[in-house]
Amino acid sequence: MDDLKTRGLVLLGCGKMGSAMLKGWLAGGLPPSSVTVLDPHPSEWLQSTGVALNTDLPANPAIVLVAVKPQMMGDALPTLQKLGNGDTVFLTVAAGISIATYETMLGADTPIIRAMPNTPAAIGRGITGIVGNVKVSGAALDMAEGLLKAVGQVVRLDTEAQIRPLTAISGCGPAYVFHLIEAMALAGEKAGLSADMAMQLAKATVGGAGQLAEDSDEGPAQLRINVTSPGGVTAEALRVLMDETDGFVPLMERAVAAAITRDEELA
Ligand SMILES: NC(=O)c1ccc[n+]([C@@H]2O[C@H](COP(=O)([O-])OP(=O)(O)OC[C@H]3O[C@@H](n4cnc5c(N)ncnc54)[C@H](O)[C@@H]3O)[C@@H](O)[C@H]2O)c1
Ligand code: PRO
Repeated sequence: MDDLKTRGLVLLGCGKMGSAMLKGWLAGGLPPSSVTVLDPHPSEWLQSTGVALNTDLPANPAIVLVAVKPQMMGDALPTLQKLGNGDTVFLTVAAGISIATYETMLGADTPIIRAMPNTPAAIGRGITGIVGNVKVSGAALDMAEGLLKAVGQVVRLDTEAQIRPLTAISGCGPAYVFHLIEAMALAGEKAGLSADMAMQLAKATVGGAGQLAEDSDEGPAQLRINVTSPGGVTAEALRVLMDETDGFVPLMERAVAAAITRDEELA
């Protein structure tokens, strides 16, 4: 972190994901004076943080966080080509794009780490998978892991190929859970609750159950059984949700397969 504070952190793109991470880092004590952001459309929040915005870059930043959309990469990344082939670590969160593609764009000697975070990073509850190329030293990987741990958990991948299924589970996963909240609230409303109360119940239930699943010594299967009184009410709902042909499991498998296909296309 000292290296990062002295040499600086550059963010290329600071939209939803870049902001979620930057929020966590600033809240964790990273001085805004160590951060330079390049983004043609900075949000009001970003402008209020005190980071250097669309100015000259530090000469030798410790890390460049690449957080533009994969579709913008070809336009955005060449502006940082001069930092390639050095000891600046490029930490990219973009879906799809392979390390080999970054090596082609920045130079084969560039240390590159692919990372796939998720938006709960904004409240320090993210989880990020990382994998680096051969130019990334152990110390550089530790530095990136330290930075990412400030906004949640970090897992190290054995192979780059694993980042694709990880993206489909934890990168995209918050959206699946937010949609679950929407679906539960709508069903509650349809069953006679007010919209506000149905939403309050759905949010607190998903939040509380998620926390219990993380904190409990019991696994999710046992926690589910704990809710399901024999011959009771939950069992009837689960009969629908756990249906082998159109329940949650086959539905989630189809959703994850669709995400993986799109990730392949973006590559
Ligand atoms: N949103 C997520 O949950 C999430 C999770 C993991 C990874 N990612 C990855 O993060 C990246 C950004 O996604 P997002 O959801 O934050 O998108 P976003 O559209 O919110 O943010 C992209 C930002 O890039 C900026 N930008 C566009 N062109 C630029 C350029 N030439 N130079 C600098 N900045 C430029 C835009 O102004 C915008 O602020 C993507 O590659 C995505 O795959 C997103
Ligand atoms: N959000 C990005 C996308 O939807 C990548 C994972 C989460 O493409």
